[in-house]
Amino acid sequence: MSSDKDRDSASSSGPEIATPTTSGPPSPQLTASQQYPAAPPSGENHHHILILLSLIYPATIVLGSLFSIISPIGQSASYFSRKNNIFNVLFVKIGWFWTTAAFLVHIANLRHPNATHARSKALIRWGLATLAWILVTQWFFGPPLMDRTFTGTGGACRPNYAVQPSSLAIKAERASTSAACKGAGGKWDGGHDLSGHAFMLTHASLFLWAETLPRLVDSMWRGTIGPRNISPLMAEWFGVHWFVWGILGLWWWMLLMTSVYFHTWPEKVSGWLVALFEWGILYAYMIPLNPQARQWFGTPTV
Ligand SMILES: CCCCCCCC/C=C\CCCCCCCC(=O)SCCNC(=O)CCNC(=O)[C@H](O)C(C)(C)COP(=O)(O)O
Ligand SMILES: Nc1ncnc2c1ncn2[C@@H]1O[C@H](COP(=O)(O)O)[C@@H](OP(=O)(O)O)[C@H]1O
Repeated sequence: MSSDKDRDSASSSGPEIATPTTSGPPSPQLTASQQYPAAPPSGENHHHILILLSLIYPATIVLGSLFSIISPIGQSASYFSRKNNIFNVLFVKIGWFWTTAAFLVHIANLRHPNATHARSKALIRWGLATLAWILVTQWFFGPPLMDRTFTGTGGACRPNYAVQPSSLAIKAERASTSAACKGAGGKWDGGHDLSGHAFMLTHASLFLWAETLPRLVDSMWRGTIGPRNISPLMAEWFGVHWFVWGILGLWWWMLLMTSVYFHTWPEKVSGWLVALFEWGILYAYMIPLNPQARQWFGTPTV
């Protein structure tokens, strides 16, 4: 485990907190953030909090799946069991767009002393997360990894000759992606159909947690340990955090709904496992443990 002094300058220089030399009430000349001496949680603590937060997602998949097995409510239809529910269509189906938008709002509001440098490193980390999302769900030198997994495990697009015109049935038979299969009216059938929703919702949530946690912890620390100066705290929440929290909350709920209503156990678990890959390498391993990686990719900051 690295110490804070290892971290690059962009990452370790959070807002500076004055250490008092005397006891008694804080000096009135100091600003609110300077009056309270205890150091804000360090990067190392962020790392531990992040690992704990990441457990929300397997727990959600286990809970939702158990619920669908044992509860009659889990098996009955609800608004959220419909693929065309508004949250699925308007949000999850373009989930990387919303995740990117929340992330951009966050980095636009960075108050790091060298915000331009911190932003450019954050954009590199976003690029890596985007690349992982593209490779798994959109394109991997042809069909994306999730479709290659499906066909590699015996799945195929099955045409329905009884109801499809033969031109479309031939198109379906040749389809190598789930999107092409769906477009040709075929049935994507027989293989391991890794849950794109379990992947995308977990991947996007872990990315947002990793990027925004230092700012979030910093805001909470100021709000609870510092003076109860409600209006700057409110400005911080409504200016910066609301979008990220809204998206994180919605992604969690939609993952729960995917776990209750869609896919088999192994398909949800594989979606979650694949989502850990890029996040685990970058945020759980390289950034906390490798100073060279911190030079290249920076560290999420306030
Ligand atoms: C070292 C630096 C490396 C840099 C690498 C850069 C790589 C970036 C390259 C290009 C970036 C272009 C992409 C920009 C996107 C930014 C804005 C957007 O995100 S627009 C895309 C919106 N689309 C989505 O969000 C689609 C999300 N949905 C899905 O992925 C799927 O519907 C699903 C997986 C959730 C479900 O699949 P389904 O088949 O069951 O429907
Ligand atoms: N939480 C959710 N709400 C609505 N539909 C969901 C859902 N989770 C998964 N689905 C739907 O279940 C199918 C399989 O999802 P995935 O493989 O991405 O996990 C997809 O159907 P469509 O592809 O017909 O839209 C997807 O829209």
